[in-house]
This record gives sequence, C-alpha cells and structure tokens, in this order.
Amino acid sequence: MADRDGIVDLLVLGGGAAGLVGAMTAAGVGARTVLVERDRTGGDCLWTGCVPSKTLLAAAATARTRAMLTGQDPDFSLVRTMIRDAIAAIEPADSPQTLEAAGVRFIRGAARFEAPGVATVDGRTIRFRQALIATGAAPHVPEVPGLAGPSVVTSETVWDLPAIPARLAVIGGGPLGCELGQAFARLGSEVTLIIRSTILPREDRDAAALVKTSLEADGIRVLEHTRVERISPTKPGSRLELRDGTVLTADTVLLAAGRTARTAGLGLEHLDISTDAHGQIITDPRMRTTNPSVWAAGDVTAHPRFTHVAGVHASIAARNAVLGLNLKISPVVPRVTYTSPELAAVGATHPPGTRAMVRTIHHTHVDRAVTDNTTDGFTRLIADQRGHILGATIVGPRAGESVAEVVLAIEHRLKTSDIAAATHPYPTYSDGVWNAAIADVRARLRAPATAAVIKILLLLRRWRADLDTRLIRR
Ligand SMILES: Cc1cc2nc3c(=O)[nH]c(=O)nc-3n(C[C@H](O)[C@H](O)[C@H](O)COP(=O)(O)OP(=O)(O)OC[C@H]3O[C@@H](n4cnc5c(N)ncnc54)[C@H](O)[C@@H]3O)c2cc1C
Ligand SMILES: NC(=O)c1ccc[n+]([C@@H]2O[C@H](COP(=O)([O-])OP(=O)(O)OC[C@H]3O[C@@H](n4cnc5c(N)ncnc54)[C@H](O)[C@@H]3O)[C@@H](O)[C@H]2O)c1
Repeated sequence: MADRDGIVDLLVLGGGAAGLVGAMTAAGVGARTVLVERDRTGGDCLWTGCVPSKTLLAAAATARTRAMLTGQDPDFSLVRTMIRDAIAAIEPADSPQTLEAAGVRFIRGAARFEAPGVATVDGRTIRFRQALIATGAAPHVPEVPGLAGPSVVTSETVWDLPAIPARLAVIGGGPLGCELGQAFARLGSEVTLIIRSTILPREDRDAAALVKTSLEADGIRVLEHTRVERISPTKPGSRLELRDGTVLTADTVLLAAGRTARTAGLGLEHLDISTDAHGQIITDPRMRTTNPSVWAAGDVTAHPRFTHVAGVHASIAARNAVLGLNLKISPVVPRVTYTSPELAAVGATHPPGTRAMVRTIHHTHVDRAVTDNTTDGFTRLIADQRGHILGATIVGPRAGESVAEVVLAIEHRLKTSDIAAATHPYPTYSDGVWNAAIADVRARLRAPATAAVIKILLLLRRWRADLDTRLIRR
C-alpha cells in the first residue's frame, strides 16, 4: 500500500518472525506498509526451525515410549506427517492473506536497496521512507574439506530425509545440535555430537552437564573440544576425521554450527548500512542501523537468534520507524533448549560479584518432580545483595514455562521476597522458583541485623501476650 506519490512508509524485507511482526505492527498504527518475501512467509521458525523441531522432539518422545511398550520401530512417515500437520495448523497466521487482512501489501520476490529511499524487487522499483531489514540467517558452513557432500544436511534440508539415518553425526552442540541429536537418537539413530567447545557453551555448567548426561543416557556419543578436519565419501555416507584422531562413519552429517546473517545481495553498500566482523547488521538499542532511515531485527542482527527476540525487536523497530518513537530493546532475554530435560535460562548465569547470592533448589525437593519421577533437575536463582533477581537457570520438565515468571521479575526489578510472597499452586514445577525465592528470603532473615530485629519483635510480642493474659485473669 503506497500513498499518491507511490512512496511507502515502511518497506519490510523478509517475511519471517521479524518481518511479519514488524509489518503488522506498522500497518496496525496506520502506516503504509509493504512486505517483500522471496520464498515462503513464516520464515525459518515455521518451515525449518521451531515448529518442525519441536514437533520432531514430541514425536520422538512418543515413538520411544511406544517402542518400549510394544517393541515397534518408529514410523518416520508418521513423524513427517505430524510435522506437516503442525506447520499446516500454524501457517495461516503467517500467510500473505493474513498480512493483507492486516493492511500490509505483500509482494513476492527478492528485495535489494538501490539508493536512499529506493529498492527493487526483481527489477520493479519501490520507493520508501523507512525500511526494516528482516532477512534472517542461514546455516553456517564451516570450512571443512568434503562438507559439501550429498550426505551432509542442514536445518533447512534435514526435514527432507527419506528415512531415519542409522548413524547420524552432528557437527555442533548448541540448542540445534542437542535438540535434533536427541530427537533422532530417540527415533533409533546412532548419534555422535562433535563439538569444538563444550556442550551448550552459553549455559550454566551444571545445567549443561545434566543435559549431557541425559543425551548420553539416550545413547548419544558426545565428543567435546574437537572438530572435524576432513570428510570423505564412503558407501553409504561419510567418513569423518576429527582433530583428536577419532575416525567415525555416518550415513548423514547434520550441520548445527551456528548461523550466518543473510545480507548478501541486499545492496547495503548503497545505503551505508554497516555490518560487524561476523557480517551481522549493526543496530543501536532502538534497532536502527547505521543508516537513520533503515532498521533491522531478527537473526540478521547480532542479537540472540530466537523467534521471540525477532518479534519483539521488530515491533520496537517498526514503531520507532513509523511513529518516530524512542523505544529501546530490553536486555532481558529468556532462552530455552527443548531437550529432555528442558533447559531454560534468563539473565545472569553466574553471580556477577562476590556479594550476589545463588540459591539452588534440586528437584528432589520439588514435589511435582518427585511425583513425576523427574528429579534430575534444579532451579537456580541469582540475586543481588538486596534480593533483586538477576537471573535464573532451570533444568527439568516445563522449565521454559517456569522461567517466564523470572523474566517478569527481572524486567520489573522484583526481589526474591516478592516471589516468595506470591502463592504458587501446588504441586507444580514452578514450586522450584518459589522454593528458591523462599530459601533466599529465609537466608536473609538469618543475617545478624535482621535476626536481631526479629528477636526483639519476638520478645516484645511474648511480653505483650503475657501482659494481656495477666490482665484477663485479674
Ligand atoms: C532448527 C531450529 C530450531 C529453532 N528453534 C527455536 C525455538 O524453539 N525457539 C526460538 O525462539 N527460536 C528457535 N529457532 C530460531 C528461530 O527460528 C529464528 O530466530 C527466527 O526464525 C528468526 O526469524 P527472522 O524473521 O529473523 O528470520 P527468518 O525466519 O529466517 O526470516 C527471514 C525471511 O527473509 C526472507 N528473505 C531473505 N532475503 C530476502 C530478500 N532479499 N528479499 C525478500 N526476502 C528475503 C527469507 O526467505 C526468510 O523467509 C530455531 C532455529 C532453527 C534453525
Ligand atoms: N530452542 C531454541 O531456541 C533453538 C533451537 C535450535 C536453534 N536455535 C537457534 O538457532 C541458531 C542456530 O543454532 P546452533 O545450535 O546451530 O547455533 P549455536 O551458535 O548456538 O551453537 C553452535 C555450536 O556449534 C559448535 N561449533 C561451531 N563450529 C563448529 C565446528 N566447526 N566444529 C564443531 N563444532 C562447532 C559451537 O561450539 C556450538 O556448540 C542459534 O542461534 C539458536 O539460538 C534455537
């Protein structure tokens, strides 16, 4: 939708999580908005990311239970149908029709900048006042000889596998490698994770260790601090030579070694839009690029690569762009790795100073975990010396749900005493957060000054009660 001059208020490049939210936010406040998508609206999350991977994990868990009960092998065609059905159920919300209904004009094609205020889509010119780059990121391909072979898949192509690979080598031990590695192991693959760092390197080490133990219990071989030096074809599959001298063979190699921002061919140079050393678009806290009329959000930027981050940042960018607001992004970003056990975290994972408090509740003390026989987990809260909550790490079932409360607490500078004072339902996994907050409050009550005040109150109360009793007797 353009005005009489043919100029649009906001041109959005890319129709994934960031582009969709950005475009609908702008159109929602009445801005003339055009979204250009070169492929399918919905982006990575819908087609090759969150939706298929979470469905695969659920299908794998079910298949494992069924196999234990009946001895039946998992049916991969059924798993693929479940994935297709989940995508089909969510897809309408991300469709061009939904965009048009929200007042966004949708154009299919590849967009690129030509000059300030001018872009083209497959040769057709679009003039714009502001633009939002939301072109996402693609799987990073490390420089390993032989990696381009036919048995190598990425998060974009793994969904087309015709059958469950008998032997799967996964390069990378971030959320992607752990989630898909565990899912395929539960479907029957013999899985090896090859990780140049430690597993889940951004997470609390105790939490990552629990996930590692669980993956190993599923039969996964976890090789840390090593990397693939060379891949050569064998029949069938590949032979992988690792730096530490290990040699292994695999039918399929899954690349899960991070992502590379999609900026090639966008014409950033025509608008002086800068990227960092990793090729990610540089933005300020308002999500503005180095060009004051161009904004960016989602995986194409240097921010954590999650759907919720893409959406929130795009919404902020769109409102700043079309309304001239000064909204800034929040540094409080939760993340969840949907392995079994689930690992959720927000804010600080380590005490930032010697006076910060770490309160850990092992899930042997969370009754719901006891009744469910899922006590291999913990809830860890980090608070400053006054009790303000700085971070949390939770490992266990529904950790992603439980962490949401801590997100709100950090955003609003709440203290452990605020969480402790709020009644939580029993028995739930959120008891872990509650119990950790209560443990912190109790520990603070034992501090000498507080303990002295409490003692005085107790003595006063006792004296007063005795006095009242004596008066009544008279
Ligand atoms: C296997 C996997 C599992 C994941 N699981 C989770 C999860 O559980 N939770 C979570 O929060 N995140 C998850 N993520 C991350 C999440 O998918 C991304 O953070 C999110 O999709 C980023 O959205 P985006 O809009 O920035 O990019 P994208 O979704 O990649 O969208 C960008 C769009 O731009 C289009 N495009 C590119 N160039 C152009 C151009 N020149 N012109 C027009 N269009 C263009 C592309 O075709 C694409 O549709 C997962 C990722 C993967 C790979
Ligand atoms: N649950 C979720 O939210 C979820 C799930 C999957 C993916 N994602 C997102 O998708 C993106 C991609 O995920 P990812 O796990 O690939 O990325 P990542 O950057 O989180 O992890 C990459 C992993 O690969 C390892 N690695 C990198 N190069 C290597 C090499 N040459 N050899 C061996 N190991 C190597 C790293 O040490 C690290 O363990 C991430 O940004 C993530 O946020 C999110």
